[in-house]
Amino acid sequence: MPQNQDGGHKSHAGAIAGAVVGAVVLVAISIGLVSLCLMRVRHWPSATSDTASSDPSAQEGAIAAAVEAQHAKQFAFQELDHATKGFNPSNLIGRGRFGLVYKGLLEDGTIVAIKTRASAPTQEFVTEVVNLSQLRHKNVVSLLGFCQEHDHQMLVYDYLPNGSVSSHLCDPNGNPTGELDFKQRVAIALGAARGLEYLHSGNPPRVHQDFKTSNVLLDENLVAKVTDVGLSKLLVTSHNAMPSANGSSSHFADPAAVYNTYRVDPKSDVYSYGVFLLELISGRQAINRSRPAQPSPGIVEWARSLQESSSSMEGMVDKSLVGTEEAGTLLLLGLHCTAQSPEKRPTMSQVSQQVERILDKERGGIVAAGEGATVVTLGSELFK
Ligand SMILES: Nc1ncnc2c1ncn2[C@@H]1O[C@H](COP(=O)(O)OP(=O)(O)OP(=O)(O)O)[C@@H](O)[C@H]1O
Repeated sequence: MPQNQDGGHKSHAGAIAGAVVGAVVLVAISIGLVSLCLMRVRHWPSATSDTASSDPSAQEGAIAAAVEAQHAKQFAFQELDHATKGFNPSNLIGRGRFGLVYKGLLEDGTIVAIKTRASAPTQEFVTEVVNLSQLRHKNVVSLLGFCQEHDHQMLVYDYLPNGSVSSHLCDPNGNPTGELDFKQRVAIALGAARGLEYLHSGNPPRVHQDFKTSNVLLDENLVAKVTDVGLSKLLVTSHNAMPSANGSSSHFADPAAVYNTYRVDPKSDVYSYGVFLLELISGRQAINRSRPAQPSPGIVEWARSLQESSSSMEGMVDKSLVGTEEAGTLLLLGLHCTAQSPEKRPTMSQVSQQVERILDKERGGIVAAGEGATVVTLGSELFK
């Protein structure tokens, strides 16, 4: 049907107007998207600090990785210097293989633990930190960010006010303190198991490689959190690792991984968890830190010989826990985890389930994890 001329003009003009509006909307959306991306990039600090890599592709890589991760923050040296009052010795918490550890208070009130070592900046460090800071779990200490300035590399973690599990089990002479009751120990065992289970559930699984009692920290409610995840890798790629402060790592290391072909396998963490469990329930250190040179059977051999020579594990249980029905079950689980052959060890998910059953039984479904926790450090008390 032929169209009336006027109507033809109108519909033509309408089509043009529609196309213009459409184009304007499209341009507006594109501008919005581009500015959103730029804002996100700006949110991650630029790599133009005086010590950052001068390689533009390395800078782009760092920023791109950081944007992708959306968790890591690059702290300015000045910020951490301020947080620790100039890395004042009064804020020094300790020393580990990475270096010195300071407690700090950020401007926003967050209390942090800052690990610092002398090192030139590297791209590998940024990439690995960005990777690690994506790990978020109730039972894993959060890595908040990093700093690479003034010839130092620093890692910034959430601060855990109740220290490591090892510091609660024994005094500096290696004698059991009996500080933690059985329920608290089982809750700690479960938290640590879930932390490792979470790491192993990744694709590919992340293996801790240095799991031990001093790498399980306790928060204000005595909730256990696994720390130093991925630190082994950072230390392998660096030539300035400090010696271990307590020399305990080797006693937790899976002999199957150390003596055979070196392999990174979740079952090696299961072995280390078994040693942790034996320490937790026996109150005995895998190595006596006050007499490290004294030859003595390792905790695994000791537990195994006790199991073979008597039908009960009672003799191995921390004195303050004697009479606790399920303590022996946990020791047996520790032995199962430290089976020589990795194939015979349970997975961390099986371990979690078993420990959870024991905790449920102990709690009778009522008691909350961390009941009885008393030592809490508030931000306001930090710089008294
Ligand atoms: N996030 C944190 N919150 C509170 N204290 C921490 C934190 N991280 C580490 N610490 C404490 O700082 C000290 C040194 O810890 P670090 O992890 O560097 O070494 P380590 O694990 O004890 O030993 P190594 O590195 O030799 O295996 C320890 O007393 C530890 O409990």
